[in-house]
Amino acid sequence: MEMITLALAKGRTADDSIKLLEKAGVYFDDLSHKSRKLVFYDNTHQVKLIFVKAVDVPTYVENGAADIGIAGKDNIMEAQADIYEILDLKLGQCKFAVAGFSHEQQTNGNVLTVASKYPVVAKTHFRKKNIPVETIKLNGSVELAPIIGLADVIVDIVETGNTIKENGLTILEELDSVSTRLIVNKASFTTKSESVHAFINTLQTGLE
Ligand SMILES: Nc1ncnc2c1ncn2[C@@H]1O[C@H](COP(=O)(O)OP(=O)(O)OP(=O)(O)O)[C@@H](O)[C@H]1O
Ligand SMILES: O=P(O)(O)OC[C@H]1O[C@H](OP(=O)(O)OP(=O)(O)O)[C@H](O)[C@@H]1O
Repeated sequence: MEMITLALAKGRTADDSIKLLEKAGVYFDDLSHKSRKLVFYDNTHQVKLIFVKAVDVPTYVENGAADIGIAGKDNIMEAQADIYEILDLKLGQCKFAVAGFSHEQQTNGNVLTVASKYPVVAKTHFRKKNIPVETIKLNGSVELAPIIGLADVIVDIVETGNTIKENGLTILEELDSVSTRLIVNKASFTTKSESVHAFINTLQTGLE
C-alpha cells in the first residue's frame, strides 16, 4: 500500500488526536512535545505525519500536500476548502456564537461591525439574516473587541463560556457546533483509495 501523508493540527487538539490514533493502533516514533520535529513516521511506515498550524490543515489537504487531515470544523468552514469531510472525531467540541453586550445593539445607524478570527463564517451568518456587516479580522483575544470599542459584536467559538463571562459579554446567538473532523483530499480519495480507506477504517476502530 502507498504511504499517505496526514496533516495534524498543532496546539489544543493535538494531544487528543494522537491519543485517538494510538487507540486505533497507529503509533509514531519519537513523538514528543518537547521535540521541535514536524515530520514523523508511524510504526508500520504507512503514515507520514506532518504537524501544521490548525488553521492551515484544510489548505494542505485541499492542495494535496497532505492526503488526509485532522482539522477543526471552524477552520474547515472558514477555509471553504473543497475536500471530503469523512468522520466526526468528536474532539475539540465547542460552538460558534455571536457575542456582545447584552443590551440592544447600538450601532447609531451605522453598519454592524463584527470582529472575528472567522470573517467568512461571520459574513455568511449575517448574510443569511440579511444584515449588512463589516468584518474585522483578528487572530486572538477577540473578546476584547466590543470592550475596547473596536467592534459591536464578535463571532467566536465558545466552549465553557468562561472567556465570554469573564469579559462581561453575553452570547447573543448560538451558531453551528464545532468539533474535530477527518478530512480527505478529493484526488487522494480515488488515487490512493486502498491506503486512504484502510486509514479511515483503522481510525474508526479508535472511535468505537
Ligand atoms: N475553547 C475551545 N474549546 C474546544 N475546542 C477549541 C477551543 N478553541 C479552539 N478549539 C478547537 O481547537 C482547534 C485548535 O485550536 P488552537 O487554539 O490550538 O488553534 P489556534 O487558535 O489556531 O492557536 P494558535 O493560533 O495559538 O496556534 C480549533 O480549530 C478548534 O477546532
Ligand atoms: O468558552 P471558553 O472555554 O472560554 O473557550 C473559548 C475561548 O477559547 C478560544 O480562544 P483561545 O484559547 O484559542 O485563545 P485566543 O484565540 O484568544 O488566542 C476562543 O477563541 C475563545 O476565546
